Amino acid sequence: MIGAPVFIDRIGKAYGSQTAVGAVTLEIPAGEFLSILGPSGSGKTTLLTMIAGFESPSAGRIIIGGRDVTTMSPDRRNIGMVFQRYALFPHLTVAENIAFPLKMRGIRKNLRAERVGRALDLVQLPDYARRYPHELSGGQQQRVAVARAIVFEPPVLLMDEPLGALDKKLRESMQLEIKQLQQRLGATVIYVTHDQEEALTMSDRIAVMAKGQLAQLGTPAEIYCNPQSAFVADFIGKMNFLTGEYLGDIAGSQTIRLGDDVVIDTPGAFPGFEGSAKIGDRVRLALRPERLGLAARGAGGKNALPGRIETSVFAGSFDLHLVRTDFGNGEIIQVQISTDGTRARFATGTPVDVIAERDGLRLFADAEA
Ligand SMILES: Nc1ncnc2c1ncn2[C@@H]1O[C@H](COP(=O)(O)OP(=O)(O)OP(=O)(O)O)[C@@H](O)[C@H]1O
Repeated sequence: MIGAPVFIDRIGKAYGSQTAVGAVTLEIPAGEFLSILGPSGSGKTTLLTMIAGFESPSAGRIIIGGRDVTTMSPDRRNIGMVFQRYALFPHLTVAENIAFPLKMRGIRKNLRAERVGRALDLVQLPDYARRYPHELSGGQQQRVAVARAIVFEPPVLLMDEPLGALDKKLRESMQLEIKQLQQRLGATVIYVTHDQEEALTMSDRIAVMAKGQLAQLGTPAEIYCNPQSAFVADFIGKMNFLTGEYLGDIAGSQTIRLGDDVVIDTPGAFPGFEGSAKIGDRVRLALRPERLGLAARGAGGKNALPGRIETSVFAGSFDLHLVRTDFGNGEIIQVQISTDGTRARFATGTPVDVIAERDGLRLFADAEA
């Protein structure tokens, strides 16, 4: 199977006076795995259902494989779909469910059986052909839904929270299966999720949506390491935020004062920040928990944030320390330090320095201060 490129050209959808999706443009190359990620109500499902053809856009065009499909009915778009509301037919067996799209396309019976067999192998359910959906676990039902979506070898696959109903362990193994399947098939996948970890693991690129708009588009690493707004920084991964006064660009570092003796250097240039704050403005400093270190009070070096241990807990592959700052309003900073479980943890109240590695820091001007 060869994927098709998908071009979403200034697509918009309004319900009455409410804008669900506002002029979103996305160019998705053939074979890409693109996730649409965003909080509830950000317009993800509306965008996907317009690509599928179940909703008609109020504005813009959708081009799939060079064809303008904007006004085409869903069945003529040749798209595979795994939607939660597009459940398996309960009265049909697994094999009949998977054969359904082939039947719709007038494919002969013996060829259907062969293709169904292959699809079942791909989703690793070769022995389940004669079962009915209610005789399957939730994860198996999802795999059948995936098999039904890929059996006619569509160049584009749309998935809307396909793993939402599954427990964490099963979801993680299905994520890898779907990803491997997509790589084998070469299909272009557009995958809606509100689970940021899922988007980070599975995607070639992520489109982060907020209030019907594209907040940022990039590879998982770009989105994680260089969020262009406090919204994206907060939404993807864990993030600490501290508010302080912007002191300006001092010797190549954007500098911020968090307390009387607490001045922090951050890297010189950030997309989205430069020129957006004046000296004296209140700005937000974003610190990833895993880019922070801990030292005894006074031993933290240049970019040290003095505080006291509130709690230290073992969290599997890392220790999680909650540190209450000795400056500002006594905010809590989460510090994540990898561990083998043998290290002694800090007692509550221990004065420490949180070490904020300069290159791991990001500044945002949009302090609501
Ligand atoms: N049929 C409709 N009529 C009116 N408003 C709608 C309709 N469908 C969606 N909306 C509104 O459009 C906005 C976007 O909804 P959408 O379902 O696309 O968000 P979402 O990001 O998929 O959210 P979720 O993660 O909760 O599914 C919401 O404010 C929603 O209330």
